[in-house]
Amino acid sequence: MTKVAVIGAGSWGTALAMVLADNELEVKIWARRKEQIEEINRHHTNSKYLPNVVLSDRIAGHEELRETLKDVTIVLLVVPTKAIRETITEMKKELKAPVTIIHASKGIEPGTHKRISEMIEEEFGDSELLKDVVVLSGPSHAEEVSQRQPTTVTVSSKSSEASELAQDLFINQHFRVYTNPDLVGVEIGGALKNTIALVCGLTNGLGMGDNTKAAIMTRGLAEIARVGVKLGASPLTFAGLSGLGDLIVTCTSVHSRNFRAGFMIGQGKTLDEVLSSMGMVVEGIRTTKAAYELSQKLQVEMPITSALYAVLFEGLKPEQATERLMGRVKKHEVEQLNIDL
Ligand SMILES: NC(=O)c1ccc[n+]([C@@H]2O[C@H](COP(=O)([O-])OP(=O)(O)OC[C@H]3O[C@@H](n4cnc5c(N)ncnc54)[C@H](O)[C@@H]3O)[C@@H](O)[C@H]2O)c1
Ligand SMILES: O=P(O)(O)OC[C@H](O)CO
Repeated sequence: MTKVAVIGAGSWGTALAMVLADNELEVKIWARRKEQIEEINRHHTNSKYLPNVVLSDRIAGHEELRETLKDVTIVLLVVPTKAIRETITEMKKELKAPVTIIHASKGIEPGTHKRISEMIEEEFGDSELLKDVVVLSGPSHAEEVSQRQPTTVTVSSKSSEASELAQDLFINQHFRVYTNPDLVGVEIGGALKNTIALVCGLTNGLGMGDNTKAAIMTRGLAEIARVGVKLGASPLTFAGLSGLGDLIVTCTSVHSRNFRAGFMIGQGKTLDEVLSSMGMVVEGIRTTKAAYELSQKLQVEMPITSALYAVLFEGLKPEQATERLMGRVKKHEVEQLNIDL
């Protein structure tokens, strides 16, 4: 039976482990907390992250990375973006043979502006322990995947063979997996929609309604596509699952951590208060910093992202940010996309 190591036992790592177990794979899941491992192995639950969900007994919890990675050739990496580099550093010490890494995290690193696959490749360097990197992204909240609700995602890699391997590992009757060769577009769409979801939540928290949400989603997608194309992505990817699809789910779902965090900020909570009350990663906060820096570096206009950056990190009041956005100079809608279709 094929064995897969899942590194990161938060809500997404656990839900994806369930998909793999449903596909009759043997899953070894790694978490940092001993009590969490004991709960997974004794009770087949991971109640902090996925309450009321029973896990398959094909999923075994491990505390040691060495044991988790032993005899596996496929690793599913699902830790927050800020933990990617340190996790790879630890993994490298324990790997004995090359692995294909499928990552399912969504973010961009502030400072370097690297995508996750780039960070993984950089950390492996010249080592032969990394075979391929694949990203799995798309509209997929862990809460619904764990209930086996119909869900669709995209996988992408520089290697079409590795994409197809990931597609075959995950696809089933509840979880439909497409391939897309546009690695840059898939990773950029998945990361940047979190910023737009924070803004949607924020405006809802301020009492604004659906017109505003539709405006932010549509113009948000325009600025995601603008920077993505500048980075080499295909514009069509942003109309797909990892672009528009994920934007819709994150900006409209009660499950979205980014939307909920934005909502609380709109209601007047400070960033620190919001983050300490969430208990789960809100990737959009750090990604907003990275995206803002990227827009400055590449000279790409990202007004919504810039407005959120000013609210989060420069003390601009949300009401002032709204005025700033609505008072911008007149524009032509499609030209602003700056996309040569
Ligand atoms: N939750 C979802 O529905 C969902 C869906 C798609 C993508 N994602 C993405 O998956 C990634 C993980 O999200 P999640 O929702 O599972 O997060 P989570 O907050 O539920 O869990 C994060 C996990 O990572 C571990 N972790 C935190 N810091 C760590 C560190 N420094 N080193 C090692 N492990 C660490 C935590 O202990 C926890 O097990 C994020 O990038 C997120 O955007 C989440
Ligand atoms: O709950 P969020 O806001 O972290 O979003 C999770 C996923 O990215 C949705 O596809």
